[in-house]
Formats: sequence, C-alpha cells, structure tokens
Amino acid sequence: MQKILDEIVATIGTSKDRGQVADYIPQLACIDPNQFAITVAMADGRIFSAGNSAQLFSIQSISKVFTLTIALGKLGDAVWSRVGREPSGDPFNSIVQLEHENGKPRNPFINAGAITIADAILMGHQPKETLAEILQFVRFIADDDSIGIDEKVAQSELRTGDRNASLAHFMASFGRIKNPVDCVLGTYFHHCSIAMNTEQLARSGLFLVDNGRNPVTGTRVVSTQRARRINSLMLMCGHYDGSGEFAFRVGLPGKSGVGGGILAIAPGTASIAVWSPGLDDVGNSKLGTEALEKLVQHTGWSIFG
Ligand SMILES: NC(=O)CC[C@H](N)C(=O)O
Repeated sequence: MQKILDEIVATIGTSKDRGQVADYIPQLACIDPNQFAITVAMADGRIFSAGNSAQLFSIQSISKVFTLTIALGKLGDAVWSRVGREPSGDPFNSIVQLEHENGKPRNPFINAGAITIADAILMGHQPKETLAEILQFVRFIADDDSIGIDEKVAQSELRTGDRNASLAHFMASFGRIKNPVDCVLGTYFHHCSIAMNTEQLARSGLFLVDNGRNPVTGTRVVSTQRARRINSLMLMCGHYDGSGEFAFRVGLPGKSGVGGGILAIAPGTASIAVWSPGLDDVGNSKLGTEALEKLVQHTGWSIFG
C-alpha cells in the first residue's frame, strides 16, 4: 500500500493541470494548488499516508456527511420530510429546482440541503451550542480532540455568502427554515470551515467502513442500516453534478468539498482521504479524483467489482 501511495504522489507531482482553487471564498483563493496528500485508514487499524498528510485544510462540504449523521441521530427518518435523497444533476449551489419543488432540497449534500440540515439540528439552540456538538461528534469519530474550526475561513464565507443566503431565505419563504436565517447560515458556514488533515479525515470515515462501527476503536456510531444508507447517498449525491462521473471513474461512495478534499469509503476495507486544492469544472478536486482512480485501479476496491 505504501508503494502504491508513493507512486501516486510521484505521478501527481508531475501534473501540469492541477485545476482551479475555489476563488469565490477569498480565504480559499490564496491556498497553494501545488499541495497534495493522501491517507488510507484500513479497517485493521493500519494507516498509510503520502504527501503532506499533516497539513490542515478546509473540509468544506465533506462536513455535510457528519451533519447528516447527527441529524439522522436526532430526527431519525423525519429528516426525509425536510430533504430528499435523489441526485440533483445541478451545481452544488443551484437554486432552480427549489422553486419547482416547494423549497425542499433534492438531497442533504447540495448547499440547500445542508443548510436545511443545519436548521434541523439547531432545534432552537444557539449556533455555538450546535457547533460545539458537531465538533464533539467529529472529534469522537476521528478519535482526535485537536480538531477545530478555521475562523478565518468561516468569516470569509460569511462575508461573501450571498448565494447561500439566497438559498436560505428562499427556503424560508416556503416555511422550510425554522430558526432565524442568520443563525442557520452561521452554523452552516462554521461547520464547512472545520479544518482537518488527511489522516484525521480518513479516520473520521472509519465508521462507514464497518457497518456503522469504528473497527479500530470498537465504538458503534450508527446502525448498520444507517451506515449503508449514508454510503448510498455519498455514492449518488456526494459529488453534485459530477456524482455519475465519480462513480464511473472511482466506484466508491465519496464526498468532496471545495477545499479540495475528498473522503471515499471502500466498504469493509478502508476509509480514504485525499487532498489537492485545485478543482475541476463542477467543483470537485481534480487531482484528488485522479489519485482515487489510480488507487482503485491498483487495489480493485471499486464496489462494482
Ligand atoms: N461544495 C462545497 O464544498 C461548498 C461548501 C461551501 N461552504 C459553500 O457553501 O459554498
């Protein structure tokens, strides 16, 4: 495994076209696109890394897997009255479907869906309390108490988040947002601004590898059925309008973020985190996807055999 990862890093290092960093969030626009890291956390506890796997980055939309998991824990199946579970086929920040579908987002991973999930888990609490709960959960699943929020990124998003504010207000006009919109957006921007390195991120996905139970610490996080369902949503919706392409090329449940990270799950085998800040046209890590494609070619881990 170490040899495979070292080879991937060597190939990625020679890539000329590294994609574009997300420039609509100023704090992400100044990240050096030449950075790269990959970590494979195996179900048996072994961890393999290559590249700069100690470097923290903004996990952005990958946090939506964690907030969905928390929402399912709090609300159970009532979550599905608030968001759907179909791929949207539209960009992650699109507003068009919302009007036709009465303000109900297609899935929990597009921005509108994740904003609704933030509203669902706020339940009248202060954003600070809810964020503390989200952080506590992420630290628990990653087994690492040092994980925190990058306040500079959160403030950068708050200042430039007109599109997300539009989505939230539009949904509120359908009566679908229950807490003050500012509180919901503050919570959403802050959970997107959680900073992790690939080692922490790979460990945080382990509960999705072994039927809802972290195979290394032995702690149960969600039921078997819930883990299966979260994986299915990641496969179908985790890369927005690039989800079909990701399933075709990589064949694993995965969730991307505009910080350039991807969390991918090889059920029964490993949790994989990769980071390369440059994005493709739909906002998914360009070289991160290529790295996962190579990893799966070498290991045969695609869920499609
Ligand atoms: N795809 C993403 O990672 C988007 C998350 C980002 N915080 C946004 O709202 O635009």
